[in-house]
Amino acid sequence: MTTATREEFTFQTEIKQLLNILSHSLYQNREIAVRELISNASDSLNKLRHIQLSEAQYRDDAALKITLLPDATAKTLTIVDNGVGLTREELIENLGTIAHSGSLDFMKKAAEAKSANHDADSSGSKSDLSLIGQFGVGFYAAFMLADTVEVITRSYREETGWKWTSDGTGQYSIEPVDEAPRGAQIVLHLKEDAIEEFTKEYRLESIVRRYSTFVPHAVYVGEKHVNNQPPIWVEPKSQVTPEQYKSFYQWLTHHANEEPLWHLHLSADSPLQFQSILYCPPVNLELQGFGRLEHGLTLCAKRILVQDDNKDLLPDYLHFVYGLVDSADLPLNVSRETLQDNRLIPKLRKVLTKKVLDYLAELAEEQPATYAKFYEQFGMVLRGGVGVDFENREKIARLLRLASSHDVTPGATTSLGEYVKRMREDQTQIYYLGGPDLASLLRNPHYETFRDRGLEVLFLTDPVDEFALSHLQEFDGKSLVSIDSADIQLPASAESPSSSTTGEEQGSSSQIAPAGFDRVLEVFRQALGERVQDVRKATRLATSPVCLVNPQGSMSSQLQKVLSQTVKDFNLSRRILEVNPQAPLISRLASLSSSGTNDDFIADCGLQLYASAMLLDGLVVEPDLTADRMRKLMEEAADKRTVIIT
Ligand SMILES: Nc1ncnc2c1ncn2[C@@H]1O[C@H](COP(=O)(O)OP(=O)(O)OP(=O)(O)O)[C@@H](O)[C@H]1O
Repeated sequence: MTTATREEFTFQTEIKQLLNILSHSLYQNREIAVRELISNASDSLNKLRHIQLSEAQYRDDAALKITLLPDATAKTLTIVDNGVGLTREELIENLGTIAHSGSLDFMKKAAEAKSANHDADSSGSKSDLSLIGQFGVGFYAAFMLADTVEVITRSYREETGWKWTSDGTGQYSIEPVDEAPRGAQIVLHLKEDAIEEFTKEYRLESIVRRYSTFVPHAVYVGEKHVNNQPPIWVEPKSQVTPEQYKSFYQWLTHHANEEPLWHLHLSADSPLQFQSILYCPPVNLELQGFGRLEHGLTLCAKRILVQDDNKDLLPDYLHFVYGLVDSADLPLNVSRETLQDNRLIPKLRKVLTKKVLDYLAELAEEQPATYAKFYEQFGMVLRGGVGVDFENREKIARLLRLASSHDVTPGATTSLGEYVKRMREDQTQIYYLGGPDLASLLRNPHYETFRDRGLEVLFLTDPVDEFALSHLQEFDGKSLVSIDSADIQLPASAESPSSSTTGEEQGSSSQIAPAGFDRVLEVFRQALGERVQDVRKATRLATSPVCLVNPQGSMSSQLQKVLSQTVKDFNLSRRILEVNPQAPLISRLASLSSSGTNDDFIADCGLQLYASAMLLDGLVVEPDLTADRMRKLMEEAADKRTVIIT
């Protein structure tokens, strides 16, 4: 049945030019040619497996495999498969016609046959036929590496084979060969500048590992089986062992001997088809002084690598997650190096983000110890999400863990959800206070009232938490307020232990001012001038003489402090100095104020109390004047002291 002589053919249409474009400009890396030929071989093996399932006469024991055979002496690289092979007609139709995909045809026919046999499918021949080829151009990438390409092939339906030869410039020939094993051997007669690189086994192994690790058949380079990492993400979760998850993590991250803290195996069919495994590493290297981790997720289409570093599949605040996403729905560009239409990526990102956040919430609930470990390492990164991911703000907020006056044991934390559960019935705000450490926060004058009234305050020692809460503004319908702000409302039920509720101002009812107190406020006001927005009677102090309150809507002291250190010419907001009439120093000043002769001294006290209050917030104002005044006050105090001789 062979045609005795060699025949010459010309490629159809404007092929010469097209071939040139395909083989030289379509792909960015020429190593992609190897990926394309392996993908073709894999498609061919898949087709054979599909045929063998339904047609018993084509079954045999030969293991389906793909082999790369480099030969430096012959200056060739041969890609061998024992798949379906090609008949003479198929060679003309598929390799002689650019942009005709035999694989796409095969898929269509298989799909038609499947729907025709739908009811009567008793053969058990359900194969999950999935082919990579669809554009009908991948093969021509071979000409990026080779001057001449030979395809020696025998179809599974024939006894004898064919040799197809072309130099990629417009013509090809087909001749019969007697000795050809079933399948195809693609012999690349390498170009001068490709010989060295593409005949080195280790180089070929690395190309296979990079692009074709997960093709569903064994790939050998010479004698060596290179792709022994199975694509576990396509398996049902129940069939993947912990050991397999671990080894896939190590393969993906190149972190030998490391175990992930958790993994998440996802599979979805609609509206988006994808499979994915995401991992959290056990430690955050960024905390150990390493730079920012710049890895993305691996993106595959039907197990073939498309991008190994896609940073758009998860938001930045989840950038510590490693993983792989495989979607057959990806609208691939012909070159399979980029996506034709990126609309799918935001959709995938949305689903993946939601899944990760939901998983973290579940982890926090079901495995608090693991969650605590996770939060210690990655909480810092995650918190950043509150400010940027509006849609998931509330979900991220639920994941935050913060110190609180509820339990001041060092290291103890609470969640916003738990705080809300403990709130008084008539409490409408969630209170927090930022400061350098727990000890200073517990001593902060603003906290006094809350402590005395048994109102819980969240203690934020990291400014990132404060940024997060100030962005959040609200949680579970309750507004979040810094207790150094004038926006504070205390619940009516929270009375100071020693107070009655008859006062005209909530919370200040017990603070009956001594005579002369208004004069003290007046002198303070004049002395402080533009430094403050106002000076007024305190509503929330127990023992401290003064505190500085941030006007409604302005930033907390801690945030202002951070910004003043980082932003050039940052303007601190003018605060309100609240003065406690019950504090011994203030009532003494009130009694000294009647004559007017002590105004200078009272003014100095006002300035000094203001400077000290700023200092407590970590802000140094007018250091020269403050130091002078301090010295003067000490001199006066020293003058008044007497020596008591006993
Ligand atoms: N090793 C092979 N064995 C059998 N048939 C093959 C082999 N390589 C290629 N073919 C046939 O040649 C056709 C064209 O291959 P080509 O790589 O150009 O395109 P494709 O794989 O169909 O699509 P894509 O450009 O998307 O990869 C294939 O569809 C297939 O029918």
